[in-house]
Amino acid sequence: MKPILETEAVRRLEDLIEQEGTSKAELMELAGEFAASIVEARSPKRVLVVTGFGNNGGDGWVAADILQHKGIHVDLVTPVEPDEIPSPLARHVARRTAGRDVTVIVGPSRDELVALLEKSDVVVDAILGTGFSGTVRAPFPIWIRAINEHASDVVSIDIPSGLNAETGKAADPCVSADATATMIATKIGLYSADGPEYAGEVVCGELYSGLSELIGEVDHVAEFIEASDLETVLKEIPSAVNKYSRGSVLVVAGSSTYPGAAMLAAKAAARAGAGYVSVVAPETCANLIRMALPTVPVIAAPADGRGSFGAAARSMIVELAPKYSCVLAGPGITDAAGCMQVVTGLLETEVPLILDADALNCLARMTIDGIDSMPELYRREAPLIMTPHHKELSRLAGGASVEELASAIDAARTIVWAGGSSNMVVVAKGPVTAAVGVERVLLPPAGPAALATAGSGDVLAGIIAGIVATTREEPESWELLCSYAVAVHSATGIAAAASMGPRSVIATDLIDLIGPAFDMVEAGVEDGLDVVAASAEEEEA
Ligand SMILES: NC(=O)C1=CN([C@@H]2O[C@H](COP(=O)(O)OP(=O)(O)OC[C@H]3O[C@@H](n4cnc5c(N)ncnc54)[C@H](O)[C@@H]3O)[C@@H](O)[C@H]2O)[C@@H](O)CC1
Ligand SMILES: Nc1ncnc2c1ncn2[C@@H]1O[C@H](COP(=O)(O)OP(=O)(O)O)[C@@H](O)[C@H]1O
Ligand SMILES: [K+]
Repeated sequence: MKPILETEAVRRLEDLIEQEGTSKAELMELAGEFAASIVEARSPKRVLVVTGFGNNGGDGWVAADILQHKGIHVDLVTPVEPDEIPSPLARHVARRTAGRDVTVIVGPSRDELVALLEKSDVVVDAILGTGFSGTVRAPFPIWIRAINEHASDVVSIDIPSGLNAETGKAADPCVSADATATMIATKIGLYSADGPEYAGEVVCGELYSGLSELIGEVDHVAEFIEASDLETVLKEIPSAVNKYSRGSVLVVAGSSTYPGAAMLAAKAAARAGAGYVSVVAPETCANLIRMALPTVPVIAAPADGRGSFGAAARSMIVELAPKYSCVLAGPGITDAAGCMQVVTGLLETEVPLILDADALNCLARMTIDGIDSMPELYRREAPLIMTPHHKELSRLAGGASVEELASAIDAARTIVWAGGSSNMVVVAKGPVTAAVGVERVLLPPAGPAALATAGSGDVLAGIIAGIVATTREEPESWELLCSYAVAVHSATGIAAAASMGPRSVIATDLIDLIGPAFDMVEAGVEDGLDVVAASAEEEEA
């Protein structure tokens, strides 16, 4: 796992490194060296380094010096003479570099800058780093727009200039990079909101060899999951099982308006490994679901006048629940009064519970005075997994603003920290999804935007349920198990986009790709696609 830090933690880490004997001046040399190595790998003949006033610019001056030494022609643009650079560390390296062979251009006009950009094979963006916030001040807006319009290949140092390292929100303008060479540890802003779009490929330079010993001493906002972290999460299903002991799921879902959600979730749970899946749905839509899912028993529960669960459904569902390895509740149920009854009843059972979609909206309505006003939530011993998208998460967290990954993590933490046990996980869904547990936040590999399609969340909920149901023993970590399910969902999106085209994926496509997606996760999501394609070709031949 790769830790992701907030700026404050990065600063603290730099202080700790300094205490261990590596000064900030040395770190700047190492940062410049790392950035230069990333630029050199792109084989440029001519490089333009664009610097600002702070230490991010300092990294750029060091990189310029190193690249020039390697025989590459380097031009460097600075807003002020080296002697006038306010940051002492950056001033020092700027004075040194200016005395050597790099061509230094101070405060160029827009036209001069454009001419330089057009002559260069790689442009290094060292204008603003983690010290940036607010709106971009002159002269940088003109510079950044010129870079975006005229540079062919841009490497940003630490973070694209104009991107907020905490929130990932891009200022107008913000450098749009092809690659970002980030220092010491990845910043949350590179994965949140606009970050992925502006940062391009992110490569991290650890800079300090003893980093792994120090990194545990600062707070991690999240851990990025790598393929190797998922290798041993799932155990093989033993041969001596029957359909029940293999793992069973009760899907509490559907209404007359949304019967499809129940079908998607139930089918996904079966494809994700459950040996036995039942659906309990309001009697008004049970027949429809039954016809669509020949392998799934559908139990009809009392309905209200509008085709949602009626109040009498509660006792029936609470009685059924303990017969299954886990219960998934919520897809398509609506937030009618009877559904609130059903959700409360399920919270009182001791069966592993996955709450999705309208079950979360019911919960939000019941905990309007704060999520901790519902003791049933926190008294539970059995696992509770909630899978809100940003809007549902905002409602659950009492209206907190949830717009991107960073604020989603904050909101999810307020929920699990309100008294949750290690059995509670909030899977905060979005372009990047976070599996938030009491102790840590995991970021599984994200899928493509093709996943932003109606019903895709129902499929994820089904995958989680199928995986939870087939887990024989208490997993080492529920958030890691959920991350596995998210990785499988992401892989279905990658595989579906490859076969249907990224514009045409619909949720039902994802379900039939769950099997291959497991193989992709085992092989490392990106490489996995090759494995799946190869085995498909073999089959055809
Ligand atoms: N502190 C350290 O030990 C290390 C820092 N490093 C680099 O240092 C960077 C952080 O350096 P700084 O804290 O000096 O900050 P930055 O260099 O990111 O930016 C600060 C400078 O930008 C200007 N600025 C700030 N907000 C602005 C705005 N809204 N519009 C226009 N200009 C603005 C200010 O003049 C300020 O001097 C990191 O991103 C990284 O690249 C690396 O050298 C590694 C070691
Ligand atoms: N831009 C995106 N890139 C990658 N994944 C996305 C994107 N937008 C949404 N997703 C994923 O798609 C799923 C959508 O879930 P949800 O909003 O609950 O859909 P629904 O309610 O229609 O089933 C989530 O797993 C989410 O992480
Ligand atoms: K930068």
